[in-house]
Amino acid sequence: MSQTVLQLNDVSIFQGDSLVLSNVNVEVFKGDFVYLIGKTGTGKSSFMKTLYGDLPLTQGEGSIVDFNLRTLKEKEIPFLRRKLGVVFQDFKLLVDRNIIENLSFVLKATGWKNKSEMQTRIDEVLEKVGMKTKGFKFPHELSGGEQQRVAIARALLNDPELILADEPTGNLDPQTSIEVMKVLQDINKNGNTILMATHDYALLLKYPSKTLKCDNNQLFEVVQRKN
Ligand SMILES: Nc1ncnc2c1ncn2[C@@H]1O[C@H](COP(=O)(O)OP(=O)(O)OP(=O)(O)O)[C@@H](O)[C@H]1O
Repeated sequence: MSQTVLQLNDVSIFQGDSLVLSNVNVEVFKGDFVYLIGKTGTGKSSFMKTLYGDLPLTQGEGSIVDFNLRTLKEKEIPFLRRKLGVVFQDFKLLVDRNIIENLSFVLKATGWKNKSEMQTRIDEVLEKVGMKTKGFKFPHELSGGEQQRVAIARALLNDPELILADEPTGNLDPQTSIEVMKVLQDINKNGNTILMATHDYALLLKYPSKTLKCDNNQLFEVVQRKN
């Protein structure tokens, strides 16, 4: 039987008093690659924020990697984030330290202590994204695509049960977007579950997969036409 990593039932999502999405019903299974699409302002980021605990779930029922979003307490959020890998459009690397230090910062913050285990884990995740030789570079010494690979490596550090990627190719040119997408596809083939918000229809056509669409305050699954 497939393992459910995310389930939302009759969820409504609000920004302040305004309703962004209503009656959302979603289930994501272990190993899925799911796109989240929709025009600007239709609620993709609000949806993602609800999933990583940045926007409280006030209506409906939601569970993600065994956390109940409806009853999630502020102090539980760091524990939820440890089971999620979050990737953002603007990479969010720490600019004052090199790549290895960026990654070891996250490991230390999530309780790792043994230096050689940390080094091994950092090597493993950098290898997965093809960045093993660039660990001593600072973020500003890397291209956008390379910075996003590092951000993906960072998301993988604690072996997350679900990766949430909010417009991960939004700042990249088309060719670089495809390269970053290949990294995400490889990671998915190796068993990681990924939910990715995107505007990039070219990627959807090149790498078709289950697709959810936000439109008109609703979220529904898009049935893809086969050519
Ligand atoms: N912090 C906020 N406070 C109030 N309203 C907000 C906030 N963030 C977003 N909104 C509103 O919520 C709605 C959904 O925005 P959201 O950012 O989720 O859309 P999106 O689909 O991610 O858009 P984009 O593709 O441009 O990132 C919009 O009407 C937006 O103006």
